[in-house]
Amino acid sequence: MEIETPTPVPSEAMAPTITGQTAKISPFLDPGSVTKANSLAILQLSRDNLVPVYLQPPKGKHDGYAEGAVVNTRYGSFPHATMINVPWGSQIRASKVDTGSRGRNNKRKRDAADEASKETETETQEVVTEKEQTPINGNGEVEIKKAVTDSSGFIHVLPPTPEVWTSSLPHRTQVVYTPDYSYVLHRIRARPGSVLIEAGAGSGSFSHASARAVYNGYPVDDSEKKGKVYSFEFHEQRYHKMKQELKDHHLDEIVHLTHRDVYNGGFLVDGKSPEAEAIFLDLPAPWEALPHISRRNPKDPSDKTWVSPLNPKKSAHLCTFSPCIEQVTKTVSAMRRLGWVDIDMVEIANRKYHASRERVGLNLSFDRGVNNSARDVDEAIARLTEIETRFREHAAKSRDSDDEMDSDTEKGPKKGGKKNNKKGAPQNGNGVSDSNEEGAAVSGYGTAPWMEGRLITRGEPEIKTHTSYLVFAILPREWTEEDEAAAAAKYPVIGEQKVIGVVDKAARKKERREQLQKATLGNRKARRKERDAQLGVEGI
Ligand SMILES: C[S@@+](CC[C@H](N)C(=O)[O-])C[C@H]1O[C@@H](n2cnc3c(N)ncnc32)[C@H](O)[C@@H]1O
Repeated sequence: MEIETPTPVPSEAMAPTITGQTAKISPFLDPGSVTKANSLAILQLSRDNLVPVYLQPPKGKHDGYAEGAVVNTRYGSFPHATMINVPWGSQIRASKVDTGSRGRNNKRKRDAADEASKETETETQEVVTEKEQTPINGNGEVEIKKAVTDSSGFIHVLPPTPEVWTSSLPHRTQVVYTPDYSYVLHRIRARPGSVLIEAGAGSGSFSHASARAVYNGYPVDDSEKKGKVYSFEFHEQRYHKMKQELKDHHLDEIVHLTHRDVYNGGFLVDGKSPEAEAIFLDLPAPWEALPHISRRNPKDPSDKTWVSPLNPKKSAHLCTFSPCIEQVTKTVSAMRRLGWVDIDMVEIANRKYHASRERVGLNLSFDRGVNNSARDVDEAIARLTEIETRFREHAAKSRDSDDEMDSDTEKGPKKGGKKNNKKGAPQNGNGVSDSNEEGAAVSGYGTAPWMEGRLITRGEPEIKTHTSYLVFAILPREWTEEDEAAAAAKYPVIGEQKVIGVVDKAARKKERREQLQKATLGNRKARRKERDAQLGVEGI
């Protein structure tokens, strides 16, 4: 789907960026089935350790590595070339990398810098480095050294999603995490085709999640209405970083970012209304932004020049995100004054559950996580019976050999010494045999190891996840005489003579009485007809 894949600028470790890309589909929306060069990938080093990386195509020596660009981790070195064109989710083994002159060059640079700082003269010190040459093969193609697998470890390469991006993004502010934003997006009814306002953009965690929620295709031209996020951020540096990130992730056509203080400037874009129906405010003082999200000028409702950022044909669903209750109180007061209804507050107390299989049994191996006690009463009794039988056999054998010894002593010492008493004696404190054969026979290798044992879940001991209070509210659409007339024309009421479901108590009683009377009269008529028929007077 990508149209163009120009050369990326080498990325910084913490805030990877590439420039000059005009490719259309974002990897967050459609990553394809395999990893691609010049595209974002998330490297999972361990469960909660995720690193975003732009995979760079092989372009000869890079930063002293003969294998091209390399990601160095505590689990080993991973050349980008080993991670390109593999199915998403693949396990990537570490490689032995050839640093060539890298170590030497770096040392020279360091030494030269030390020297320069020692010297007083202003003369520029020239640092001698070996010029990195890009090897080209006979076909004119760039050559890189083929990576050799190392046993130091492995990682997994994951496609970018808002969830993994939230866990790996370069933090510039406090971010909204997945448990909160999934609930918020559901409550403000963000769905494909929605128009959403977000302020402030911060680190872009919510922006990525909302972009995916509203996405229903890229607009072909400005007149085409597609799902869109209008995002606002007043911190200049954060605004520029986020702008670049959206471009790199090919989300800039879905998320329109504006550099603005929304308390003063409001939410119009180029003087026009975004016509939003969902709003998310992650601001220190949401009540200062609320007057701008009105249908009419709050200071002068008759002001005809007022342009509302809301869609006049739909109710607006709003959520504000505030860490302390004082902010909530102020926000709720402002909402009430401005006509918002259905106001309610929610706190998400997310709790992680650890799921694992508990393997319990006397005959299991001594692996980590195995509980070597009896699985049930039957197993305990069977094992005790076995031990007792062995014990009895052992005692009987000992008696026999004592008798033999006694008779041998009488006859003189026997050749060959003591009998090898291998069989029968329990080998450890639990009465479990250490024998490999027995272990193999009973440890259930017929079942896949990950399916062994009972499935158990364990909750986190305490909930320590207060992030913020979420305040939700709805601003209904305005309903005019014209709207009523249009609705009546569209849904005409034909043949309805009376109101369905009378609410007045007296009228309800009267109606019931009439119904009863009718029923009694009907019954009386039916009974008379029956009697007449029996008497044979019918039709006379
Ligand atoms: C907590 S951060 C938002 C984090 C973001 N929701 C995320 O998930 O990454 C709050 C942001 O609001 C911005 N901000 C604060 N006051 C603002 C204002 N008046 N107008 C626009 N942005 C504002 C701050 O610069 C900051 O980046």
